[in-house]
Amino acid sequence: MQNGRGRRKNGSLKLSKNKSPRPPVSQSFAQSSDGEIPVRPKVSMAPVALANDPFTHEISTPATTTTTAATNPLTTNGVHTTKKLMARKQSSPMAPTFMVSAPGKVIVFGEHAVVHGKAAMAAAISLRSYLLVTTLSKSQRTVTLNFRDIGLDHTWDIDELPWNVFQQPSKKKFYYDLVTSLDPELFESIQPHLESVGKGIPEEQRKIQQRSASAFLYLFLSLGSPQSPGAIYTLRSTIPVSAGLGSSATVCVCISTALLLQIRTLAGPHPDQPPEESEVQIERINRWAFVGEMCMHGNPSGVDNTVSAGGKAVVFRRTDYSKPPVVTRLPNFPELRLLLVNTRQSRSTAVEVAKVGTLKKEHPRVTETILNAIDDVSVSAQELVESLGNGECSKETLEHLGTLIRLNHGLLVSLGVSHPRLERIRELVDHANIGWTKLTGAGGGGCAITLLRPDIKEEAVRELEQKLTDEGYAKYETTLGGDGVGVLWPAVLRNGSDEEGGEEIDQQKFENADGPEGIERLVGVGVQEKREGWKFWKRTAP
Ligand SMILES: Nc1ncnc2c1ncn2[C@@H]1O[C@H](COP(=O)(O)OP(=O)(O)OP(=O)(O)O)[C@@H](O)[C@H]1O
Ligand SMILES: C[C@@](O)(CCO)CC(=O)[O-]
Repeated sequence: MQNGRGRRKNGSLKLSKNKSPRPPVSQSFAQSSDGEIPVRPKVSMAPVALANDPFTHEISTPATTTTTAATNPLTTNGVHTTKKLMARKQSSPMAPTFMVSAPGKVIVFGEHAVVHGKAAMAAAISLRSYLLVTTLSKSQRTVTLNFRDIGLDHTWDIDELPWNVFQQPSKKKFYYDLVTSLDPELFESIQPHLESVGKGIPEEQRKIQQRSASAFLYLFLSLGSPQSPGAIYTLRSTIPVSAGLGSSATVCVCISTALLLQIRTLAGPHPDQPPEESEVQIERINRWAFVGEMCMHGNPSGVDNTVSAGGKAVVFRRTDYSKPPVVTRLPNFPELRLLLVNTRQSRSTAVEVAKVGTLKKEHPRVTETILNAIDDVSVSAQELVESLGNGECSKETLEHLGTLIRLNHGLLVSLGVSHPRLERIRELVDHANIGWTKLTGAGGGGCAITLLRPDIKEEAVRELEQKLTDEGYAKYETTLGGDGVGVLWPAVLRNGSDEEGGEEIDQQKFENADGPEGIERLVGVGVQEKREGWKFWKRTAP
């Protein structure tokens, strides 16, 4: 059970209120302006001199040719960059160690249905994944994945990877491309390089490692080049793996961001970055994270990576897989008091999604009816949230949302994606009559959310929590609606320590951090909102 600073004492989830002036209630931000690039910049990870700041790295990009102002980081910093250019020339050829971080999510309404073109409502949570990137010296031609939570520690020789397959002119993708399906030939070409991953460990665990490794290799080979610098990618997360909180998407968002930063195709994040420009960067990260998600579990809707990349609370719908989804922000998402409970029953999203696919094939009419009913629930919830002027929630509104939660869960049960351990949570909550419960994420185990009634006694909540603990459930404490992907470049933080110039986060410190609490104490963002050093691309103007 976590208990980091800045969390609610009562252990519930809370959606941070948008303190800034609110943008229009509903705003679609799915379309990026990537299509405006007239010339395809040559993307290469050639070891050119990288300065100590990726946010201006654009000025030392010999591999980048002319692009438009809207998408070209080269043109975003004007006069300011000239000075940096002079300094840059003397800089080390190695990038400093840096870190990226991405949040998990809860799906409040619409999981599974969203895979079939229906709407889903989801919000970022303050549990996050953290990826530390350590660049190796020029002579070290290897890439290492050190993914601590799943015991993956594997090194590949860069020169032995199937660059020839990925770099065929007909296959080569560019960093701004919209890739909506995996190329079977490319996917096939990485399989031999996955064979030695997790050799000798139990098959189940090996698959988990291979899934993550496949997402990394596909992205590395798509975005990198044979000249890519050697690096160690160390990942740790405060999100439980395979529990419905979008852990795989956070891994993909972190990898995508790290690789795009390494090839210097992202502008910012910086505090005065125009929201439209931030939007382009988030979308670029999101597109490649989606490709990683496809490697992880076949048929993702893209809602998890979208929330993880951009943060906040949104309604997501993708009707045509060859186009970007429609994403509607919910700046008025209310402060909800939610309990987030983990069954500790791990499962695979791919398996649960496939179950619904099979049901749809075998019972098309009835399954479509259920999926449409879930869509109606999500749309109804969206209308309700959008009608809330200031995010305040009356008793009636809460009850309305509660009923929708109950309905949504019932529909998911009929799709066959619940689990006795999830039903037990619902039973205990219903028995105490203190709220409305639904599974969140893919189900089949994983997590449930309970919206607590407004007038319940604290004692009743404590009693329920005790029962859940006694029966082996875990409770997570988090806030909803925080920032999306963030960057700490270089990996230096002021943790209230006396270390001059801040505390440098190196491989060893990161590896030694003790559990989720230790990670948050060392590098945590989200729970501690004003963490000096971390920067985020913001979707809305401050
Ligand atoms: N912390 C992590 N480190 C490395 N790989 C991870 C981590 N968390 C998740 N993964 C990868 O993602 C896979 C889990 O993805 P899955 O989609 O089943 O779960 P989830 O993302 O937690 O749930 P959901 O998609 O329902 O929100 C794992 O098998 C593993 O390959
Ligand atoms: C089950 C699902 O709807 C949500 C997983 O978090 C799958 C997806 O949207 O990709």
